[in-house]
Amino acid sequence: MAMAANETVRLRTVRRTYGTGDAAVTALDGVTTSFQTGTFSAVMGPSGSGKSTLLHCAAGLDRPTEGTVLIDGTDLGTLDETGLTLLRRERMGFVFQAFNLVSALTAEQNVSLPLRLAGRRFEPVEIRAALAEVGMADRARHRPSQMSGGEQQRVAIARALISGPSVVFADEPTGALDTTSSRGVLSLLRDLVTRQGQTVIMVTHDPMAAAYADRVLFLADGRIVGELRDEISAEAVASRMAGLETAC
Ligand SMILES: Nc1ncnc2c1ncn2[C@@H]1O[C@H](COP(=O)(O)OP(=O)(O)OP(=O)(O)O)[C@@H](O)[C@H]1O
Repeated sequence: MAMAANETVRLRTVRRTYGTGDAAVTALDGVTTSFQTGTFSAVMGPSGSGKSTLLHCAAGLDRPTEGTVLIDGTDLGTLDETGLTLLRRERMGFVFQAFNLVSALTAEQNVSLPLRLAGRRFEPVEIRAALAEVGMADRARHRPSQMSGGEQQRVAIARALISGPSVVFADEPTGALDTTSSRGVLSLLRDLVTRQGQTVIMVTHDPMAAAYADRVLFLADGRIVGELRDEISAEAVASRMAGLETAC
């Protein structure tokens, strides 16, 4: 079956079980969905509902037990580990709760790291432009310890974008930030989608964060149990979440 041109990520009946026999856990129980190019999606759900597993399977960091994941039409199941690593390097950007910058490197060295690892040539001006894009142009020579959490996350976003990825996966990107820094980081992600057509998939616990998205997917017990689209309010997200948490 062909993949629609405007789908960057597609999951088809993705199941992921861990362990066997009595100890078997079904983390994802037949998830089918797609993430459209140039949209900002949030994935929410109670603890243990399968959010991280979904993100890891979509990003080829974990392999589904059954089902298919396509990125830009490429079936990840057809790739070996090297193929997956290359596809991740070229097509995906990652942003984590803990920023994961290399502490010994400056902001500009952190941002250029993916290009160095890929053996790609680059000009310093490209790195400066990426830092300017996230509002960190004046901090190029600073190390992570000289930056606030919000600033470090901005640098991490510049690093995620430097290879021109098809999709950015963000795992609780504001989980370690205060409200003001969180809003800054979320506005930045929102802007990258709106102005540059970036595709972003974010796992979050925070209804305020999810409200920046175009679409919120709700997971419970490894299944998609609901969705909100457009004009999403934090209140609407919180009330859906409250419903899921009492149901569990
Ligand atoms: N490596 C593993 N081995 C065994 N079980 C696992 C493993 N990883 C996840 N699970 C189980 O799969 C289910 C889904 O886990 P997952 O981490 O995807 O949930 P989550 O929604 O991201 O949770 P949280 O919000 O607490 O991070 C849970 O029951 C979890 O215990």
